Amino acid sequence: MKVIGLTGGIASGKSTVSNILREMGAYVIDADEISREIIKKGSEAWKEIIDYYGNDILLPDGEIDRKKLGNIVFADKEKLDKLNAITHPRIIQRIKEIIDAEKEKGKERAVILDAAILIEMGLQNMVDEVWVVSIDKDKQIKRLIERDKLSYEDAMNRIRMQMPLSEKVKYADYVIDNSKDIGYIRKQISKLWERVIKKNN
Ligand SMILES: CC(C)(COP(=O)(O)OP(=O)(O)OC[C@H]1O[C@@H](n2cnc3c(N)ncnc32)[C@H](O)[C@@H]1O)[C@@H](O)C(=O)NCCC(=O)NCCS
Ligand SMILES: Nc1ncnc2c1ncn2[C@@H]1O[C@H](COP(=O)(O)OP(=O)(O)OP(=O)(O)O)[C@@H](O)[C@H]1O
Repeated sequence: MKVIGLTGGIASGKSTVSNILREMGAYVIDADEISREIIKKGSEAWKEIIDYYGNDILLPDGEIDRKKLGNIVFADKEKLDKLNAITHPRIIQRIKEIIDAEKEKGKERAVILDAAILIEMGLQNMVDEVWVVSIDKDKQIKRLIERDKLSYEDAMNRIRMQMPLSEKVKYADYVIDNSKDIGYIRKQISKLWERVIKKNN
């Protein structure tokens, strides 16, 4: 079973690519979804986050207010580093468990690991191939502002907290260009997926 790391900057189109790959039959691990799971109310990470950021970070139901926490950490590198220190070891552990379980089942031809900060987290060592979704800065900003209803400044803060695309592509086995329409991206993914399937048969 091949493990493919799918990465790229925020709002570059990784979820769009993952959804197309799912349609084509891929099994996708979504690192954002795992990061949501591991900070659920009552978890160890939840406790550590409250210890550091205070009770103000909670919603009335006791869950972490992710929007509020995002606004804090994406504006302050030190605070983001602290959140990373709390969450990353747990996210990595959970990803390892899922990959091992899939390998044991031996059912999947390939597993896609969708993670915006795959390289920053050192996860490139856990995958067989790295696919990077590429997008020019102006389109990335526009799509991020539209999708998350952010100000220009907040969007830029989020982008600045990630490794630049020019660095990420150095780790890439394949670069997927998402600067055109969905049909264009679909064509590129079809080719990559066919190659994965053929190699595994
Ligand atoms: C800051 C948090 C609370 C914001 O939550 P929110 O629901 O608003 O956003 P979501 O989790 O869907 O992330 C959206 C995007 O932000 C970017 N992002 C998230 N965490 C980080 C980070 N630590 N560093 C840089 N970019 C990040 C990614 O591009 C991600 O796809 C949340 O992102 C979080 O807990 N981050 C720390 C864990 C982490 O690193 N997750 C990313 C794994 S790839
Ligand atoms: N080729 C495209 N043309 C137009 N819009 C697109 C295209 N690809 C993606 N989008 C839109 O851009 C936004 C960002 O895409 P997406 O959510 O897939 O990014 P992402 O990389 O998964 O983001 P994140 O890092 O936050 O998880 C979404 O609103 C999506 O619908």
